[in-house]
Formats: sequence, structure tokens, C-alpha cells
Amino acid sequence: MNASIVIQKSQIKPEETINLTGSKSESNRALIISALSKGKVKIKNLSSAADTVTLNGILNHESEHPTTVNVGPAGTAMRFLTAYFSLKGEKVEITGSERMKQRPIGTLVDALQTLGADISYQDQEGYPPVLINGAFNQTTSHILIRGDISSQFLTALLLVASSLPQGVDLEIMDELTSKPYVEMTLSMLQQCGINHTWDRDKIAILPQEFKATTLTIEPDWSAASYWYSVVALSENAKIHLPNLKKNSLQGDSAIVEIMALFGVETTFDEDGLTIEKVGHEIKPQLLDFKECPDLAQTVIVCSALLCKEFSFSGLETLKIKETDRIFALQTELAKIGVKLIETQADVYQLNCEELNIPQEIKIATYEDHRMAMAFAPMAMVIDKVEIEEAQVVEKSYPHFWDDFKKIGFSLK
Ligand SMILES: O=C(O)C1=C[C@@H](OP(=O)(O)O)[C@@H](O)[C@H](O)C1
Ligand SMILES: C=C(OP(=O)(O)O)C(=O)O
Repeated sequence: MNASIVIQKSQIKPEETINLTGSKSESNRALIISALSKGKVKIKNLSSAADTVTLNGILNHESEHPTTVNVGPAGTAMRFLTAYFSLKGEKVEITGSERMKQRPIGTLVDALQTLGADISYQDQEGYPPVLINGAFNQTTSHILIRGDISSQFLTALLLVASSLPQGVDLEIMDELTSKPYVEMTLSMLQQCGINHTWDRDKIAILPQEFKATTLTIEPDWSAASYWYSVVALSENAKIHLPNLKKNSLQGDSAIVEIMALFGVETTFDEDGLTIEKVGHEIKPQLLDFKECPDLAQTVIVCSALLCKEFSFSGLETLKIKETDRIFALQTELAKIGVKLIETQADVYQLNCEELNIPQEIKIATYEDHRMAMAFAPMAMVIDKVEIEEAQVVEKSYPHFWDDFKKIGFSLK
């Protein structure tokens, strides 16, 4: 089903509680860790994200020796399973959606081959699908790896490192992108008894046993960002988000500081947090998304609607995610007369001189869940917002539209 959803501008409720699903990033790490621990590590509050359901299905429910597995659009599942099945030495093809076949994996495959895995490409060199041909014979533990394409390559290697006969020591070249995601990986491994060392550009994990424990997944901070945007665009809305923690493993908790610039105040309590519009004046400045790339769309769309001409950096990796997110943002923002202009290498400036809020608008989503969710809050200021292929949200937040209704929007 590829249906659109039409959102009618409505008076949202002055106060509401939204229960977010578990973090997809934490969940997908937990699933790999649990599988490697042979059930010693249990998981609580697993995400209902489609990417997590897919990975869980492949690891726990489908045939014990699959010949082909299909991860659809799930980047983490693609990268983590390539390392996982390499280590298992099982002959299996890992494939995904058409877009997945355009998302790079060469850096990870090179690293796994250096370690001793037998992997080949089924189609285009450096891109899925990949074929794990069989036995893993470790020849070295040392890997020189680029850090600037995707942190998921490092996470994939770190997740399996303690199960390899010689462990893994990574030496990271270039600047590490999405660093909090690597910290999340190491912290979750630590909770399961796997120690590491991290000294400047070197991360090492020796062979070790997992200890019996339960990983409790925190709600998804990237999902929380859409509610921050709704509140930022409101007069005085207040939303309670249970179970989110001040000291989160998720780098996207940076939304707290970013949205403070938009007049959204966050108050943590024992149950989670409450966000409220307090209406401080916003001073446009440079916002960097290198450590929290999944927040970029939320914040850029919100800035455009508030006509706040921020500039943004750290957006390099957005071009290789579910879609080319820079192109998608530029195309859709043009529909309200806003330009996102690259003024120097990887610095983008929002230009709202010709901002024009129409009565109705149709937003394309480019098979990207974050395009749908980042643009949905437009309904705070536009009478009728049509979001095409609205079901894309299922990738990370399947009940997003139910929550949108709960907050008071009328949806068709
Ligand atoms: O490890 C993870 O769970 C993720 C890492 C990030 O990707 P990159 O490292 O490719 O930036 C992020 O964008 C993605 O949604 C999830
Ligand atoms: C980039 C994302 O996911 P992935 O890379 O896991 O497909 C995302 O959820 O925004």
C-alpha cells in the first residue's frame, strides 16, 4: 500500500503524553549481541521499528541456515549481518531494497576480508548484495579503516570482535562520523561484559565471553525529535515523553540543546521528560550534525517554517542514507520558497527570503521515513498537508501517524 495521508491543520491538545517505541539503533545492536551471546543476553523493550522486526526475523525466526536474507531498507541490519554471517562462516547472500544496493559497504567488506572472511559481491563492487562464501579463518586483528563514510562499519566490526579468535583492533583514518553511535556500541558491549580500549584513533577488543544480563532499550530519541518540532511550531504546547533519560546512549538526545534555541524547554523527571514551548528569541547560528545526522531533517524543516536562517554543517553522509537527503530537502523546501544553499564545502545556509506558506501542499517522501516525519509538523502552519507514501514511517516509528492523531491532528 502506497497511500498518502492528508493532515488537516488542527488545534492540537495543550498537553499530551506520547509513548515512543524503543531505539532502533540500540535494539539492532542488542539483537546481534544477544545472538552472539547464545541467549545469555536478554532484551527488554525491543523497538517495533520495521528495521528491528526484520533483523529479529533473520536472526531468530527464519530458517536456521538461510541461503538468502533480505534486509529491505535497513542499513544497520545490512552492515551488522555482513559481519555476523562472516564470523559464522555460513554461506549466505545478504541483499536489500533497490536503494540498499546503492548504499556503500566496501569499507566493511574490505575490513572483514582482511580479518579473514570469504565475501564477494553479487553485482556492483562495493555495494550490496554480498555473498558470504563460507569459513572465517582469522589472519590478523589489525584493521585500518576509514571513519568518514559510516560509523555502522565500525559498529559491525566491534559487535563481532570479542567472538573472533584474535579479537579486533581498529585504527581509524579520517575523522569519525556519527561518533556517538560507536560510543553506544561500546557501552552496550560493556554492559554485557565485553571490555575495550579506546585511545585516540585506536579501538581494541580482545576475545571475551558475554556475561548473562538484560539490556533495556531506551525510547528512540530520533523519534522524539518530531515532537520537539511540533512543540517548537506551537504557541504553548506541552508534551510528555516517558522513559527518555538525561544521560542517554543515543547521540540524538542532542535535540534537547538544539531545540532550546527554538524556545523548547525540556524538563526531566523520574518518568522521562516534558517539553514545552517557552518562547525565547532564537538567534540563528551554525548547527553541526556530524554527531547526530538523523536530526538534520527535523531541525532544517522546523527552521524553514519558523523562517530562521540557520546554517548547517556535518551533512556529508546525508547523501548516502535512505535517499539523498540533501536533494530531497532542497526539492521539498522549494515548495514553500525556501532554499538550502551550499555556501562552502559542507556548509549549507537556509534562505527564507521567499518563504511562502501555501494553503495546501503535497510532500514527496523518497522512501525515507525521516522525510515523512520531518515534514509532518508543517501541519502546524499549513491548512492541508499531504504526505505521500506515508507508510514509510514504519522503518523506525510504525505508530507515528496514530500518535499524530492522538496529539489532536485530523488525518485522512
Ligand atoms: O549505528 C546506527 O545505529 C546508526 C548510525 C548512523 O549512521 P551512519 O554511521 O552511517 O551515519 C545513523 O544515521 C543511523 O540511522 C543509525
Ligand atoms: C540512516 C538511517 O538508518 P539506516 O542507515 O540504518 O538505514 C536512519 O534511520 O535515518
